[in-house]
Amino acid sequence: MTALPSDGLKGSLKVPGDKSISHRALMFGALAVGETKIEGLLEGEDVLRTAAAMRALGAEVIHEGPGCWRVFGRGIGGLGEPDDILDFGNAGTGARLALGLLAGQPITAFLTGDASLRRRPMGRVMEPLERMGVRFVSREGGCLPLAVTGPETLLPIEYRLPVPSAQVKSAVLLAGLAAPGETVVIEPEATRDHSERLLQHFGANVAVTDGEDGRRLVLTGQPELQAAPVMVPADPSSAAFPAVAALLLPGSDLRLQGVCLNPLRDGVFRTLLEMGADIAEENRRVEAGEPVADLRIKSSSLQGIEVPAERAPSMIDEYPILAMAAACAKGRTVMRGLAELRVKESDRLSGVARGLAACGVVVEEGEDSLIVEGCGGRPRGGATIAAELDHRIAMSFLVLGLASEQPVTIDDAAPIATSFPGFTELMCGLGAHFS
Ligand SMILES: O=C(O)C1=C[C@@H](OP(=O)(O)O)[C@@H](O)[C@H](O)C1
Ligand SMILES: C=C(OP(=O)(O)O)C(=O)O
Repeated sequence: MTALPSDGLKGSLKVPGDKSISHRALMFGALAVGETKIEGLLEGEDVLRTAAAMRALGAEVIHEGPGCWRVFGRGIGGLGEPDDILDFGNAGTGARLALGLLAGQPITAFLTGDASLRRRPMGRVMEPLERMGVRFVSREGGCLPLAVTGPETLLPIEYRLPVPSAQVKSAVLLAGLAAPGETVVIEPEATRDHSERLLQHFGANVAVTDGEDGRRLVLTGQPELQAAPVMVPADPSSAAFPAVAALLLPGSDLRLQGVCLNPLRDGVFRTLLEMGADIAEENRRVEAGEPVADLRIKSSSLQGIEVPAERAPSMIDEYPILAMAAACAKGRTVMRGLAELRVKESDRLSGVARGLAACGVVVEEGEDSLIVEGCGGRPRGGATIAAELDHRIAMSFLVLGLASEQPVTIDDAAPIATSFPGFTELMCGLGAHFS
């Protein structure tokens, strides 16, 4: 797919539901007693894999209409042994959270994923779960495919996250649901808190305190999760793509409706504002326990800045698209604290650096940093980029192509459907050109 230099984006749009909340709504629904009605569920491939896995484990999962789903759960510890391998496709969140959920079931399950997911580290989740009594058989280095067997009785643990990962935190919390007593997770750097919020919404007791050593979560084990309706807000990580495109293309005036602005997810918007973006928040409200607002975005001349490294967890998936904004901004943008980008769907640090260089942008890749010299206008473009099974790389370089002098091609647009089905159609409806 090729993105052609385009004029401003105009119109109003609601991007699909949040991917993180969608995975969790299905999983907590499967562990709850009763009927969980979900509205606005992301029907991207990653989340559909989680829906299929919950079905394979014995939960009733019904697709009623666009974004509208019903889950009839089996209760904590009540899921059954799946007949076949659970295939999580491209989804790190699906696979890692499922390992936590499976830890609490005295059954054996086999998990796999696509070529990208089979390269990603699972050891970070296996290590705390093994301490809780779970057994794994995996390939060398703790990669999928692997087998997981939950014990009859799980041990509650106190676990300090060695990496800032909401997936590891959530896996330990999901396992902790089945353990007696208190499971404690300490996160030195706060990561997205959708699991905590949803667990409370489903009636579990999760106490959260901020201490000297970071955020401390104490989950009381073996609650009865009560089914509760979930309204999934629009995904800020998806919203970032049309938002950046609108900022870069002259003459844009775009409204993005109902974007989730959870303070642990909104780092990219805070950063763009610091770069001089014209983004106005309208109608801030709370929907299903998450802060949301409409964003009105107009074309802006951006300035390069130094992005605080401690902001990384709140915008970890947005660095690829931020780097595209940085390439068009005036001056240098410095991004640090990016080690985690190397273990996403692809090595996003090197993928972004290589792709930008191919488009004529001066860029410096460090071990965990990226420095982009912005040209203060349209970069040259005119390259073909390998998407490497990575939806965010694919969408980022398509946005760059809209804002470059020459078209930018990605070799494979299929991965986009993992998180943002309908991306190209929606963007075309706003005035973007693809061929
Ligand atoms: O918990 C989640 O829903 C997610 C956590 C992040 O991953 P890590 O936990 O690996 O940082 C993020 O990159 C991913 O897209 C979704
Ligand atoms: C890293 C991502 O997702 P996951 O880890 O679920 O594959 C992402 O969506 O950018």
